[in-house]
Amino acid sequence: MTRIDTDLLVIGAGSGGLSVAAGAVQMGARVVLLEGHKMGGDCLNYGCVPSKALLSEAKRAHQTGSGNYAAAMAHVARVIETIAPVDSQERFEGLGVTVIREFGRFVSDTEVQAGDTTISARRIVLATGSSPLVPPIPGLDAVPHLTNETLFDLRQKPDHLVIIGGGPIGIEMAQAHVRLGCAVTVIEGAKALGREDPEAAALVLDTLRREGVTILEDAKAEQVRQDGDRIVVETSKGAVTGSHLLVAVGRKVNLDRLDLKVGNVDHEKGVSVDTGLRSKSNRRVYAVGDAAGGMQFTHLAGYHAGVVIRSILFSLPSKAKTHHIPRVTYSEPELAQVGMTETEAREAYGDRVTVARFDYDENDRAIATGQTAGFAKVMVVRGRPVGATIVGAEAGELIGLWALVLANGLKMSAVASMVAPYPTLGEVNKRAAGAYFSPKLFGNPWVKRVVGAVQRFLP
Ligand SMILES: Cc1cc2nc3c(=O)[nH]c(=O)nc-3n(C[C@H](O)[C@H](O)[C@H](O)COP(=O)(O)OP(=O)(O)OC[C@H]3O[C@@H](n4cnc5c(N)ncnc54)[C@H](O)[C@@H]3O)c2cc1C
Ligand SMILES: NC(=O)c1ccc[n+]([C@@H]2O[C@H](COP(=O)([O-])OP(=O)(O)OC[C@H]3O[C@@H](n4cnc5c(N)ncnc54)[C@H](O)[C@@H]3O)[C@@H](O)[C@H]2O)c1
Repeated sequence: MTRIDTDLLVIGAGSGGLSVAAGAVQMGARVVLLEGHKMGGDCLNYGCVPSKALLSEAKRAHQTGSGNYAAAMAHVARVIETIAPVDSQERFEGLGVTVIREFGRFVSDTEVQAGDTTISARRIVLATGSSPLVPPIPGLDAVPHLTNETLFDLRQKPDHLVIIGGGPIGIEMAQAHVRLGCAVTVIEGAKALGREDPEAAALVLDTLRREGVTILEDAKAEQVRQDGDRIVVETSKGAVTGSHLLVAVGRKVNLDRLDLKVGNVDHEKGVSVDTGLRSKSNRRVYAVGDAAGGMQFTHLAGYHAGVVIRSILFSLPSKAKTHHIPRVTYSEPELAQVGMTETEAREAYGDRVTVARFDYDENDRAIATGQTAGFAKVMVVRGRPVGATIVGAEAGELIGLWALVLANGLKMSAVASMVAPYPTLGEVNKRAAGAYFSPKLFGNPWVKRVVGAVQRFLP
């Protein structure tokens, strides 16, 4: 039995845990990092990286009209392998972190057991992430089904992929697979991409349908059974039969192995934390990323890391905010959101909201490159944006500007005064800001009167 005393113990080496460990050790803290499975966590091994690598191969297949499923999946594996060294045990040990490849569990409110090591820490950060939620649909446990943890191991192309869940995982994987030559059916119990602006979501869903994806909405999966070599999903809108089944109905936070009760750490959906991401019941403990029970994004986990480092290392007040965290569904067209959607803004601010909009089909670069489907909408209250929605080519890149605006409380005038290079898709953002000011300038009789008066007096 080994004993280690440390300043900071980080449990989980995914996006959140790695960022905390790297930041803290480089600022002088003694850091122990536990990982019971793969270094890099979900994002590298089963999430963002493989899904975006597969989407990129699928796009190529769509453009060239020829795709090879096994080759696309081999590309996915190569991309993971290329990025893996950045998240590796060797790199973190090189930074000075003590890495222990074991699952950890509390044995007291200040100590964690990992294999035959007991770690006693001043502060503990839970960064244990989440796993695919497998819902209690009758018959599902008796039928072979894929999740994001097994999908990328496939090498043989599914003949017909049935996906339960029309959230970001379901929609991204539906487009990737239809473009790689599979028949695809999405079964969604409510509305597909239901969290998103309905008009933006419709643009994405219409594109998928045109490419051949069948999307059933308001069709809850109620029962699953095997019929020979086919899988049958009974839904409220009839039966769907396919060769493979992907379950993508949300996530379950990984807390089971931690013995949280022994650590006096309360939890509900995730660890119960205050606005500083600190456990409400055990003040030595923090939670970041998916384990904190809120939104689930890699960039959010990275942001959380900064918040807890400030609090743990410098004992400074630190709060995690959410209003400036963007999200992107990497379909084609991409759908990006930061802050409130139009519906949310109208609910919160009523008539005080102005929606400024600019469509891609008026952007010269979009016309030149044949990417005219899409729009940007900015929700503005008293001159300051409270949210932005962009759907269209490179929406994920374009939303960065509005993320900056929201994070810093900037005004629409800051974006309107920016000079964007011509011709770029980025001009969509500037023109959306212009659309906010145009009625104020061009439709305003006072402006016309002032201009008229000035012109009369000019020599
Ligand atoms: C298919 C898919 C696609 C996604 N695409 C995107 C995307 O494009 N962009 C985006 O921002 N987000 C995306 N996400 C979400 C993103 O992957 C997660 O939000 C992110 O990985 C969360 O990071 P984390 O550090 O909280 O957890 P994780 O990355 O899951 O890491 C947690 C780690 O903790 C380990 N662990 C768990 N319990 C213990 C224990 N008791 N002891 C030791 N180790 C433990 C796990 O093995 C794991 O390695 C996607 C997710 C999925 C599933
Ligand atoms: N591009 C990205 O950033 C990205 C990509 C993928 C995943 N993620 C992250 O992973 C999380 C999980 O994604 P997800 O798509 O699994 O979950 P989700 O919760 O976003 O969507 C799941 C969908 O499944 C539906 N559903 C649930 N039970 C059902 C049933 N029995 N029958 C039919 N439909 C049912 C829900 O109505 C919902 O629309 C996301 O919230 C996101 O944070 C992010």
